[in-house]
Amino acid sequence: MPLVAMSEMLLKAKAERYAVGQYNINGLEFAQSFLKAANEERAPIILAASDRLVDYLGGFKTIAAMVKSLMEEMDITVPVALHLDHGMDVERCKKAIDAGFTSVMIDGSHHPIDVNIEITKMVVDYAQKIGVSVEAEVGTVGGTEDGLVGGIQYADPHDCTRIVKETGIDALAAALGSVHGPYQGEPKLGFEEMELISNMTNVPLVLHGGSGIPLHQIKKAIELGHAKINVNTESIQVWAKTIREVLAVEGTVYEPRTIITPAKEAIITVVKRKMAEFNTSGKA
Ligand SMILES: O=C(O)C[C@@H](O)[C@H](O)C(=O)COP(=O)(O)O
Ligand SMILES: [Zn+2]
Repeated sequence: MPLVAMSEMLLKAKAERYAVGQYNINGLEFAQSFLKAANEERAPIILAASDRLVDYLGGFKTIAAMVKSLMEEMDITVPVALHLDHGMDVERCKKAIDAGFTSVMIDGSHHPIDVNIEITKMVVDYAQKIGVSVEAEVGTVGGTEDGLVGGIQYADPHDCTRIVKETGIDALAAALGSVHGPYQGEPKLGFEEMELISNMTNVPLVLHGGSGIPLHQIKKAIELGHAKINVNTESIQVWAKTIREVLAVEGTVYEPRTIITPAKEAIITVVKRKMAEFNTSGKA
């Protein structure tokens, strides 16, 4: 099955009140684990490369080729989108699209809203005529973003409406209290603002910082229009924890396959749990 864009996936998810998970690739074993979980759960899935890691992962073409080959070799029969996460500028979004990514996020959230809209529109004009979907961000997700540690800044509903109407994006990441990386204490999402923005924009919303949010808040975010939830921290935490455990128990082991295979299994377990929580299982 070829890669698909995420626009249709997200419209269906929003209409049927579930959210498609975006899982970030940190290496070959992550991509394998995500695809296996999706196929076994019969769940649509978004595999993402965060722009800050694209060079580390071998570049746009390597990532696209890896995901496409794995889908063929693993006989993946559920819808899969390949997404550029936190795309740093217009040129990098274009490079991802040229390499075969089916979806891109242009993260202009650190610019004034007029500049954010201008660069987002440039990406939309390039992407949508060839069927690639586009996500934009307004406001600031807390924690680490683009390598910078920052505080939460709520998305302005008026800015959200403008960016949707003036650019024609497929999905909007409106920052409303979520945090990248581990939360300090209970997450406090701005549900009143979420409802307002969802009603005003009527576009599928994206929840960044989706790791570590209690299930009742996840359910409410989905009810209020979130159709995509991003997960990275929980995958990399379970990967690191499992590898530490293997090395502690088998102190002299050195073969990568022996060390990494249990970590792959642990990632699959986490992703399958997310698919159940986001109500994505069985939706493919
Ligand atoms: O770490 C990255 O570069 C990707 C993340 O920003 C991703 O977009 C995301 O929102 C993951 O959230 P988390 O798992 O709660 O950290
Ligand atoms: Zn993010």
